[in-house]
Amino acid sequence: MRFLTAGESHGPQLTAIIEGVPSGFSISIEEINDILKKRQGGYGRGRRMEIENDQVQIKSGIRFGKTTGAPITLVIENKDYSHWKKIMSVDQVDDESARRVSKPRPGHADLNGGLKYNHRDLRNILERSSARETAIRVAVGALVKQLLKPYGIILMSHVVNIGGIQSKTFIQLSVDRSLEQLQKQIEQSEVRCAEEIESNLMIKKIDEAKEIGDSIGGIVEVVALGLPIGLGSHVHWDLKLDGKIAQSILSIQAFKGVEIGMGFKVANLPGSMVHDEILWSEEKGFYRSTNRAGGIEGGMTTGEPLIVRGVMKPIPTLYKPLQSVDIDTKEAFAASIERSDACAVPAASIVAEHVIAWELANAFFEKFSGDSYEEITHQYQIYKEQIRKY
Ligand SMILES: Cc1cc2nc3c(=O)[nH]c(=O)nc-3n(C[C@H](O)[C@H](O)[C@H](O)COP(=O)(O)O)c2cc1C
Ligand SMILES: C=C(O[C@@H]1CC(C(=O)O)=C[C@@H](OP(=O)(O)O)[C@H]1O)C(=O)O
Repeated sequence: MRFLTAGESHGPQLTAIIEGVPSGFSISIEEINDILKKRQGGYGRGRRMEIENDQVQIKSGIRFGKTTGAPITLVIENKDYSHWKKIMSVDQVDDESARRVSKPRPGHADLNGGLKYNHRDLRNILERSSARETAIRVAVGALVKQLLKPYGIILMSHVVNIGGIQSKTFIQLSVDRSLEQLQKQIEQSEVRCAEEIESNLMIKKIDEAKEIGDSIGGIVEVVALGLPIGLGSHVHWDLKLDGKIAQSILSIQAFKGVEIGMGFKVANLPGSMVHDEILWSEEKGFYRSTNRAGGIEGGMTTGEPLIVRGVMKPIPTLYKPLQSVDIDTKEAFAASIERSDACAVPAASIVAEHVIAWELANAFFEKFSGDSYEEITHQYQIYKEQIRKY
């Protein structure tokens, strides 16, 4: 499968076209919309989120609730467009109200993009580099996540760190947990949905940053359960699933690092405390008693839960302005701003979950290829039996 997105942050709409979705899979628009609502929420979001009410419209590729095999077009309207029509006009506007942007914001794509594309109006960069684009990417991920459901694959995400305040579930989830332990833990609902934040301390940290005109970042964690052994491959650099997952996380605006399993902690530990021993039983086949690798070895899934974390930098637009230089006058200025998120880590955990859903769905349909639900399910069952008998 592949997809492209189009759309500016303050333009009329965001659009995605997904190609290669097999036929016969049930899709619920309500489920996609519930997820879009979560992405919009979270403590620390700015005033823009009070204007938007993200709802996906499906314009092609689905009939009577099922995929047809044809390209699927998704659309999300930008409600804020009504306030930006003149500024975002596709016609020539020689008007002061067109608000040309000549002041690049540190931490954004503005300056590099302006220089690279040779624009004197930096709006041509900021409109597309904005994380507004994550709304449509989440819609794509939320759709393909539904394709994995019949095979028992589920994903979830939560916030594990806000500005240095650590979630309690972090260590328990990430290290030395078997599938059973992890599932039990999830059933006991220790894994917080991304829209809620783990503790009042985290909320306090966001409030403190906001009060002094600053912003704050954090870490999110995504867990996927029910993956078969062998998604991805060791044979080529660009087929390795860990590489694809890392790329997808780092493609999220403001994400600066990614870890799988124990991640950076492995640097401090001997091999005996890092690798997962291999066990076998009649009932389970091959399995591991620990999951320090986070569900991937050699670029392939191990059958254990996939555990991925991503780190998000603090939001670059600050009410306490950083210094920059006007591209026209070359004079220094301190940026003034109208509105911004102070912290978007909870929202970003939903984004992380759904960009990973895309990678997993793609890896799944590469392994079990076919044009219809029936064909793919048949292949999946044959493979399951092959693994059982191995
Ligand atoms: C969900 C989400 C919301 C964001 N909201 C804002 C925001 O309100 N203001 C802002 O300056 N940056 C925001 N960002 C971050 C910028 O879009 C991002 O840092 C910028 O595009 C520069 O790209 P880079 O940080 O990946 O290098 C947000 C990012 C995400 C993922
Ligand atoms: C619109 C969204 O996030 C936006 C991402 C963003 C940025 O610079 O990345 C800046 C803000 O937009 P604005 O400049 O219009 O206030 C956020 O609200 C969204 O997540 O749907």
